[in-house]
Amino acid sequence: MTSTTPDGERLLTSPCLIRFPRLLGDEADGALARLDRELDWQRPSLRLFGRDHPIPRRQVWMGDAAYRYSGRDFAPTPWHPVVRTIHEAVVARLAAAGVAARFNSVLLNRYDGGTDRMGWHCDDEPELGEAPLIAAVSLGTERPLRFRWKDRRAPAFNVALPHDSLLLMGAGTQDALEHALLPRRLEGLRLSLTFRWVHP
Ligand SMILES: O=C(O)CCC(=O)C(=O)O
Ligand SMILES: [Fe+2]
Repeated sequence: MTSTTPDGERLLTSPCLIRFPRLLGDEADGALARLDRELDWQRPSLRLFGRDHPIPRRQVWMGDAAYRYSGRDFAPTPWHPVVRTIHEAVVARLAAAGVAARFNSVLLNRYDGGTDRMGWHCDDEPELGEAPLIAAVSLGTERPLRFRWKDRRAPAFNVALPHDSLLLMGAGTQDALEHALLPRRLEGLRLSLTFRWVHP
């Protein structure tokens, strides 16, 4: 078994979507278990039309910069050592593929079975800057991330996100496409870590 595939699998070229397998290798199972156990997973509520709706998943904001999401500010949790290790692996794998990227923040999402989900959105908040790069690491149960073109130029498509994979959403992805983790008839825990650069 090869532990590194520097170039990854190019799923789209414009904008660029690249999936890399086996990011952490033998450390992936332990990382999943530790993050699940050691983080203080939150289920904040979003206010919509005057009513509070708990989000259909749990999350933790981590890193150096506070983050505004759906009109609310989240104070970051300090870096967890496992997340530092994953961050280093992401930057190294991207560098090996010729992608220079830096990240100072990560949103960790916890999906406890197939009813936990994330609705259609793009990560285009102003503090992410022009054409942000977002690196999404998946741990646990494989689920598809669904993409659709904002201008409907082509059909929507799924990207399977297996355990220990990394998906790079390159420059322009958030402009052209929305993505969602739709509910599915499946069981099992999935964590995702979406690394970003948040301008202070
Ligand atoms: O869980 C995923 O893979 C997607 C998460 C996501 O879209 C986000 O954190 O913005
Ligand atoms: Fe997203």
